[in-house]
Amino acid sequence: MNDALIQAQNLHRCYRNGREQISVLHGLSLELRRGEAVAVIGPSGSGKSTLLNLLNGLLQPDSGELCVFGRAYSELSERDWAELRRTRIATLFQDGNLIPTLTVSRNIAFRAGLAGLQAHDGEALLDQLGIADTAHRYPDQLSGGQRQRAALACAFAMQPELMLADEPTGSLDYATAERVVPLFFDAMRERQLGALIVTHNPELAQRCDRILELREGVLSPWVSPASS
Ligand SMILES: Nc1ncnc2c1ncn2[C@@H]1O[C@H](COP(=O)(O)OP(=O)(O)OP(=O)(O)O)[C@@H](O)[C@H]1O
Repeated sequence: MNDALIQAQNLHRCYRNGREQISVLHGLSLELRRGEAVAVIGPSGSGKSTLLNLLNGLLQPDSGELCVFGRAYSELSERDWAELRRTRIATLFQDGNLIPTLTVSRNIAFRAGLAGLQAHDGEALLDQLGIADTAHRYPDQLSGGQRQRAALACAFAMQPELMLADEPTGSLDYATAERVVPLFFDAMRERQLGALIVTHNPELAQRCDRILELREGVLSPWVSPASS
């Protein structure tokens, strides 16, 4: 069985603003397998969010090869991508992407429902994440860190196969991150999830199977300054 979740070869992507053209990714390659966690680090503006959005179908590559779950980009319609985002790919954006008109527990139930599941363990998830008391609150009644954990609960509730996370601990204090990071990896191992995690958190990056650095439009294995 081919257990590659993502295979990208020579991806290019630029943005055009009027006459200005910003080339962000130029020749990026990546493979991510089931059960594997890969951290992506890189300077601000290097294209990390752009990469995540190419991998969840919200942006299109200009050229290059991209396969997700063994299906080529060119075979996937908008509808296919929407289905993948509902059922197999969870994206954790920095702002939490919760639905503002639903309480936290309803956000979880909604997210699970979109994936055709029932969120039986919604309250347990919130409890594990240390935010059981937020179940009946609306997203704008939460702190940044609580919102981030509620978004993580929503992502877990859909039982994805691929998790794309943009700074999943960015709004958490050290102690809370210490509590949440192991849960993230337990869920990953239990479900054989593949995860691509953009992070500046060294503890989170070090727990991943590989650390890649995005610089000048391509990904390369990160070399610790101490070992170079
Ligand atoms: N919609 C857009 N139109 C034009 N330029 C864009 C657009 N989105 C991003 N960019 C530019 O593309 C480059 C990469 O942006 P991106 O958000 O992917 O970087 P990043 O590595 O995620 O940054 P950060 O770490 O600061 O979040 C930046 O120079 C940014 O200004």
